[in-house]
Amino acid sequence: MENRKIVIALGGNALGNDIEEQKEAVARTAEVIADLAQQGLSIIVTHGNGPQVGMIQTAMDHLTLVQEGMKQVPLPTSVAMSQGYIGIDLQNAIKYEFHRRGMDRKVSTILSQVEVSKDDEAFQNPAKPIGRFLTKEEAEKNEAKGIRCMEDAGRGYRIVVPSPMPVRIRELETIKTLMNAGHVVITCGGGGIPVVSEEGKLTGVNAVIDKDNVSSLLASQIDADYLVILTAVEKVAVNFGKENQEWLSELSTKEAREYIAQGQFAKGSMLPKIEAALRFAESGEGRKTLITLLDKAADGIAGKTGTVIHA
Ligand SMILES: Nc1ncnc2c1ncn2[C@@H]1O[C@H](COP(=O)(O)OP(=O)(O)O)[C@@H](O)[C@H]1O
Ligand SMILES: NC(=O)OP(=O)(O)O
Repeated sequence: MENRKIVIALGGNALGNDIEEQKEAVARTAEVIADLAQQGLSIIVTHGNGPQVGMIQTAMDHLTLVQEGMKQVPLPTSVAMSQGYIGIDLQNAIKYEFHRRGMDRKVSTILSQVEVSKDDEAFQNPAKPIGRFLTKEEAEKNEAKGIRCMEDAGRGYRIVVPSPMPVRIRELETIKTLMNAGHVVITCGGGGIPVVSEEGKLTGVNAVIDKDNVSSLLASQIDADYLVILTAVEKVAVNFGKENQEWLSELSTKEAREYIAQGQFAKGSMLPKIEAALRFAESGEGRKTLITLLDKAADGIAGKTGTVIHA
């Protein structure tokens, strides 16, 4: 097997908008992953969970309202549920695609806990959008009940929760062992189950970690060659959505910092991806991030499209 290691971070469009759509979307995602596996790459797959964890939390909140005396389900429990059902759909779809192509490659899903600092300022500033898009009126009703909402990159309003930086991936050794044994490993879903560690005891905390941030940490800790962030745009742009929009094929860390200072990347969408790419590029020599569409992943890795962020 070729020795190149990649971490693939799957965005919302790789998973669809609901449980039914997810089954269809992961079949296409599995084809893309199988194409890359056929090139002999070692692959770790991470994925988002913003819409899904919001849906689970809403369903659970509804249940606690109708069942008297039932305690509210903690957010890290909902993150764990999202890892489970998204992971198993992805795992089964990839396994089936390998089977269809006669490929002998194992696939595993590892539920993963990710340590954060209890002093992270993000706990005072909820900024991670979860759940469905809301109207302004719905957002105002939530705010009146103490549920924080924010405008999400011009696309409507969403509930926001704290999103601290990932510090330590607790299952790192298990992930490495399986990857070295040739498994495609699905892990750190939804950014990982957020926990704090105190005297050896892990306790879930009320947060959703950004999947691009945890993917960057994971990529640097497994010494990956490439972090591949698959999202809804083929390339990163400057002046995005404006008349003078310009698509970028390459972005040095120096240029990325300048563009961040100019406010070129929207908070809560493209900015965390660029910041994650910057941290990965600066964590070791030759580490590159590719940002592109799901369907363009193989072309992007071959240098034909996408935006590559490098030192
Ligand atoms: N400068 C930019 N270049 C390209 N896309 C941008 C830019 N700023 C904001 N975006 C938006 O960021 C989106 C990707 O973020 P998001 O939808 O949060 O990703 P995910 O695929 O992880 O769910 C793109 O679809 C695009 O609408
Ligand atoms: N946890 C996370 O970053 O999810 P999204 O990518 O769906 O926002």
